[in-house]
Amino acid sequence: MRSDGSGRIVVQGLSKVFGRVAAVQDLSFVVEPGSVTGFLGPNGAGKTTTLRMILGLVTPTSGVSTISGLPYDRLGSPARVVGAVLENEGFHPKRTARNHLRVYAAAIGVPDQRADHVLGLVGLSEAANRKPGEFSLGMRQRLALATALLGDPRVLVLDEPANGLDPEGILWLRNFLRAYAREGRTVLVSSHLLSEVEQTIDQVVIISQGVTRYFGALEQLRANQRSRVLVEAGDPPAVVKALQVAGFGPLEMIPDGRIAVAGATRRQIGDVVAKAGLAVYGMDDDRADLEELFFQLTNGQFAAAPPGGFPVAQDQAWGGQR
Ligand SMILES: Nc1ncnc2c1ncn2[C@@H]1O[C@H](COP(=O)(O)OP(=O)(O)OP(=O)(O)O)[C@@H](O)[C@H]1O
Repeated sequence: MRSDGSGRIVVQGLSKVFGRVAAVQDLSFVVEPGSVTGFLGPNGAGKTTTLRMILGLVTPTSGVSTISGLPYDRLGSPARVVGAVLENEGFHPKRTARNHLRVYAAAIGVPDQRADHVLGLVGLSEAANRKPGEFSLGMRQRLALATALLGDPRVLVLDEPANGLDPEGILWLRNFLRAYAREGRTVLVSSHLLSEVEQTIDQVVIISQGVTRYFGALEQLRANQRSRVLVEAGDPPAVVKALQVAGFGPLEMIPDGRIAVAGATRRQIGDVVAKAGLAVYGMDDDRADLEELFFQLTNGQFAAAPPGGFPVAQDQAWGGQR
């Protein structure tokens, strides 16, 4: 078997059972090069276990995962193909940042100068001679990222990289990862908070309780949000009737007395009520927020029978591109 050089990560039917705990169950998804993919799920959903299986650190109970067409342990020089930052990385307390990187550079067979180069990439040049023991959490995260970048990898896998970063650090990381992906590289980042990575990612894999809930483009997920128009009417029952006769709905009275109308635009509603000679005092869009949708998906609420036709488990969404 030879590497296809693509940097594509393919996870197929991956499962891991620890004793009685099914940490990951039959997960399948593809992470395409040239994009930043968010790997999302609440704490304990199985994200770290999945990433560790992709990185050859945990043996799957069943299923396979490949990077550029090969399982991690057949990659030859894995550090030059995939760079990873997992949680709780330790640093030698007495070594400077530069020396820490030089030790790793030697271990993976890249020249010493890479140490200074990657320090520059993550904005830590000024701190090269300082010890990570004196670093802030954000600086330690940057150093861990620098370590992952030593081998100039085509693929980056980051477990909860935004943890402990301040807003400026999050913005920096966002720009860095997007630029990395624009070079045609593959970036997979896990997070338990959609809001933390929403502006960074273009693809998303959502898991909960070890099972895939959604897999596809973030844009598609946004487009699937239910949107309704909230109508404040002078005579609500008459407006409801007019809209029903015109074929719009479902309709629902909400506690503040307004009518929630799905499947119609403001203009369509305006035309119907005007034609019926009824009074409407105001209309507002009510878009289910993405975070709410994420919460619903990860609660498994909509997994079995999605109301309103949400395409929830989209395991086959990228099937044609494999
Ligand atoms: N080595 C292990 N032995 C036993 N159970 C484990 C082990 N590693 C993980 N688990 C269990 O597997 C499940 C998934 O854990 P995992 O760490 O993969 O989730 P996660 O989504 O990364 O969550 P978090 O963000 O909290 O780390 C949890 O129930 C966890 O307790």
